Amino acid sequence: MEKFKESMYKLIVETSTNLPNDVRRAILRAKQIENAGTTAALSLGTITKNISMADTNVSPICQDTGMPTFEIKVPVGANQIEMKKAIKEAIAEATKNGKLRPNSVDSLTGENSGNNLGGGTPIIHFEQWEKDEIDARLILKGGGCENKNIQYSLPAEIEGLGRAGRDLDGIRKCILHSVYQAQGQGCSAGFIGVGIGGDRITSYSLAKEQLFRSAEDVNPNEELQKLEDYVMEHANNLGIGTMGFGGEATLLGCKIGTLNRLPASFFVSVAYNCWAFRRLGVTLDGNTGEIKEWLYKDGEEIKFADDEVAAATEVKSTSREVVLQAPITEEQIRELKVGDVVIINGDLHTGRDAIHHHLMDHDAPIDLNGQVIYHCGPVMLKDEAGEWHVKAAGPTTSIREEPYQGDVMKKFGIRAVIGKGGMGPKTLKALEEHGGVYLNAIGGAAQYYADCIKKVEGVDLLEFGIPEAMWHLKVEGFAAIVTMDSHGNSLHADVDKSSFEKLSELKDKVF
Ligand SMILES: O=C(O)C[C@H](O)C(=O)O
Ligand code: SF4
Repeated sequence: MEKFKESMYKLIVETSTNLPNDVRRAILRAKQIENAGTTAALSLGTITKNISMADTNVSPICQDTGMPTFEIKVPVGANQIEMKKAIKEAIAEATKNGKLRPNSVDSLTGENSGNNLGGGTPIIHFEQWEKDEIDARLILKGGGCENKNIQYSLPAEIEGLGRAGRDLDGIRKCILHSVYQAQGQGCSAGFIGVGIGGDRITSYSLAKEQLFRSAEDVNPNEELQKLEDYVMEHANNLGIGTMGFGGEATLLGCKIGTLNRLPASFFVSVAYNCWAFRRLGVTLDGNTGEIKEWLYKDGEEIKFADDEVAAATEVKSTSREVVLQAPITEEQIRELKVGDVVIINGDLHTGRDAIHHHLMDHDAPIDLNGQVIYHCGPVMLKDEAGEWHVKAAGPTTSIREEPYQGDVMKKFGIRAVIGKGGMGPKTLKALEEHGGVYLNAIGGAAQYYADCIKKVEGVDLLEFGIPEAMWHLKVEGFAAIVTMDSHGNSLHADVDKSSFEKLSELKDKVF
């Protein structure tokens, strides 16, 4: 088994940087149905450009490299203790080399372990089988889409859809609602795995296991296959679209499985995965641990390399483009309207969960008057000379900052925040009162945005860990879309309302 660790390292790097073929084909289909010239089409152009950049740079597709979860089938007698050790070493090495972001945080102290090892990280499941080879599969599922997982306990009253009973039609309602409630916050268009039955824990595990099925397989259970087809058709009519901007492509895959349940329980659990659906697998020689075959790499591989030019022209043809450089004035902000594309040059400062919490009752480490805050936890590497380099830097889900954002903007005179998934009524009101704007960047496009960062000027509060620190960045041509302006308009509120209306039309019994 001398090659096992090396094979696990290759599996980790490939999973983080190279999307599987079934996922690429699903994204291509989304591009084909999206209406040219819309914000959704522009976002898909950025997404496919990002996929191609991650291929070329062998760098993380998204900065959130997620919770590494291994599902491993081993021959009887394989030494699982040694294998676990080798996997942990491979994880630490991939983190050191900037292929994974340090993502394991002590839940009480907030301390980041720095190497992706710690209580419960990584997740490794072993199962024995009677074959001689090893089957090792890995999913890197990010925190933003994990937060959009949802579990229903039937019977239930589902908003917009009414009573959901303990039958196929009740399950249908839960699944449709799960897509609606995710909106764009889990970086739609997404994939869902659904677990029916079990107990609360195994129901969720089953949902996640479904994500290991090929996006293109056919469910052997005819009833479930019909339900999967129904969900694919109708969830895509909700009009949530890429990043929740509205559009034709909302769901890229739906896989459903069942377990037996207790008479008293009936759980329906949904695991939501973003478009950056990073899961791969390998079969290994059971004696040497050497890779024999890659899984999920069959069929046509779409490179998306030609999409770059198309993406750039789409921005120009459809939207008003405004260039901003900090410090930004209130007048400049009040001119912006939902739908405008803003190009930022100059200074950008990252700030996410820990920073917003900190700023409520501390001074800022720098003068933030007129500045732009980027909700982002980047992947950073320090070179031998002590210089920091950005390896991946897409936006994080902004709604987590809803309790703080308005107050923090007013307190420090911040004029713009960039993130993804939108924010709520409290922030919208503050944008109106203070003269601020919310800019939506394309979630998961971590290579695309890293390329816009020309220099790391410095860092503060690094004690919060790399993702949570405040990084001071110089950017050029950083593009994002105004989705909440200072006139009380929110694209997110509009899309939520219209998709809820469409959801409500699906109330009547189908199965
Ligand atoms: O932690 C992150 O960088 C992003 C997260 O996956 C999110 O979607 O909010
Ligand atoms: S930022 Fe978006 S693409 Fe990245 S892990 Fe989070 S949900 Fe997925």
